[in-house]
Amino acid sequence: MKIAIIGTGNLGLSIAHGILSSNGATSMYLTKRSPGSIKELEKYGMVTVTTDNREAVQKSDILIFAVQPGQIEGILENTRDLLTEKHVIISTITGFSIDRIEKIIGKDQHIIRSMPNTAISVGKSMTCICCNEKGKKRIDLAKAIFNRMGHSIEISEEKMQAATVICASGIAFWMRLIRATTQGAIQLGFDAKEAQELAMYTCNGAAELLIESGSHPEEEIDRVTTPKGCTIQGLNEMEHQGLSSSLIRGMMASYEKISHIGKN
Ligand SMILES: NC(=O)C1=CN([C@@H]2O[C@H](COP(=O)(O)OP(=O)(O)OC[C@H]3O[C@@H](n4cnc5c(N)ncnc54)[C@H](O)[C@@H]3O)[C@@H](O)[C@H]2O)C=CC1
Ligand SMILES: O=C(O)[C@@H]1CCC=N1
Repeated sequence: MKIAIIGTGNLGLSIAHGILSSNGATSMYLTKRSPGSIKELEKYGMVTVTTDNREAVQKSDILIFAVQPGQIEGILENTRDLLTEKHVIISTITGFSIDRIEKIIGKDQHIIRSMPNTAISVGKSMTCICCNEKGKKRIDLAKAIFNRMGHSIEISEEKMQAATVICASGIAFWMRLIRATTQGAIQLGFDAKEAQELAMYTCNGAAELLIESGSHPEEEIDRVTTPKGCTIQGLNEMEHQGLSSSLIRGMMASYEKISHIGKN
């Protein structure tokens, strides 16, 4: 598989690491405006780092666009004459609809819109994808690419903004929860390193429990909360202080903001 990542910034670089560690490509072009910081990736013989998007498009089949929303239009206009039947265009751009992509490069292209997160660098991204009419022929290929680097589901495009909040911004939300748990653990006597270890592995275990068992979070909570015990005491105090409510409100605030990014 010949893959190009157009715009190797935070997300693009995470995708590049995910592809490298899963042996997901035979060749990889990485483009960036100032490529010096990622030039060392050329030590993997199959990686070419360049500023030349046109060369990357010509030499690749799968094109993953990971630039900022304001940059995508110009890049597509500059490369559209090079697009052929072999290309699969995968966009990660927040708020940039398939319709807008089609208006620049035409409907007769395999277009996939995706929303991965930065955990793709360690093969653990939750990625949501959707496609245009022609892209239906390549959606399984896109799923296979993302499933090598985590878990993917196909959704309708109208849910893409919500998926961005839950999955992409979600990494930041969960990080803050892990950090808060770490701070609590330090107050309870652990040093900072141990505290973070306790917090992140417990978080990992909680998610794995649900993934492996298919059970509902409340079922697992019922198994931990001894009547009159310490867990329910802590949990109820957290809820009195608005834990669930503040999370949900934060997600709604993110969604409100992302709707504006989409309009612009
Ligand atoms: N950071 C995240 O967790 C996620 C970001 N996204 C979306 O992915 C996109 C990229 O986000 P980030 O990686 O955070 O942005 P970023 O600003 O870190 O990366 C953008 C990269 O594009 C490069 N670039 C700009 N113009 C270019 C051009 N003409 N040719 C080649 N490269 C060019 C820049 O040099 C930069 O390295 C955005 O649209 C964002 O909404 C989506 C999901 C998650
Ligand atoms: O914060 C943002 O707007 C972008 C989209 C999702 C993750 N980062």
